[in-house]
Amino acid sequence: MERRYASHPNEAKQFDTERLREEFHIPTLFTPDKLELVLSHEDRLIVGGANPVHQAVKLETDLKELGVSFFLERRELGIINIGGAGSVTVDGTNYELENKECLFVGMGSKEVIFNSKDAANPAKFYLNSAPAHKEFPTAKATLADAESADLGSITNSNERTIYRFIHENGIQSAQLVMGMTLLKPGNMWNTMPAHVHPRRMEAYLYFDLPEDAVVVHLMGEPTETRHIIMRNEEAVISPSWSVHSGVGTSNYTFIWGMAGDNKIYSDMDPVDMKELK
Ligand SMILES: O=C(O)C(=O)C[C@H](O)C(=O)CO
Ligand SMILES: [Zn+2]
Repeated sequence: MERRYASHPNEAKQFDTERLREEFHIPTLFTPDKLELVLSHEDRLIVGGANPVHQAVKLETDLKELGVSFFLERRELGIINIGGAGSVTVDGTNYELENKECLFVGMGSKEVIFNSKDAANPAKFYLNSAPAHKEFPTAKATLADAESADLGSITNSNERTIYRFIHENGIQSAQLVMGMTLLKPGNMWNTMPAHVHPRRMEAYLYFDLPEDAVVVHLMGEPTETRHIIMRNEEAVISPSWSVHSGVGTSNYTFIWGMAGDNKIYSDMDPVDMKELK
């Protein structure tokens, strides 16, 4: 498992493109028949991907990094499938996950196995795992089950629907909050006006983006923004002091996951448009 350290805004604002990408950008999450994991020391969120094609992929890692005897001994896991149909087996119970469906796996689950239905259109399971102190039941949610909100407008090029899967009023967790935002066709901006939430870090996965398209992702303190160019199926870590907003050269979807002090989705500090630099 790759490790990323936590960062200080005064240090991060000195970073050049290469260093910014080394610290915050996660380029490789879906490698056939392999589990990809990045442990961020920002609230110890693990960002990962499982892409079973010809064989099952198991949730496992170097346990010394986590100091436990199995992966979810002191952790919980959010899974969203962004690929073809697949299934996740949790301690012998099978959960079918279609595209854009979510499964939460509670602390204490010993064995998690990822499978695809069709090797020609394999599942791609995006993973966020946060430390947990309490066990919550494993639960699945479809887009129809999720609490949703329509935000933005076509005139601001940010008309979108936010689906909340794991949150205060949805699937219960110890601290993980997770959901997905679908931009309406012709809309390119997410999360603008921007916000920060010093109580929680956040990670974004951008997907459903054409191969030659990019998202210009903004990060940094509101008066010290930097950009990271994102391509399809790449993730980016946002420390709690950083804005996280982006504009695409094409339409896209993104998954957001958060860990920190509370699970209140609406607990955000909006950034005044006049403050941004
Ligand atoms: O489109 C949006 O706006 C979002 O999806 C925002 C994220 O959910 C977020 O940053 C939550 O804190
Ligand atoms: Zn946010």
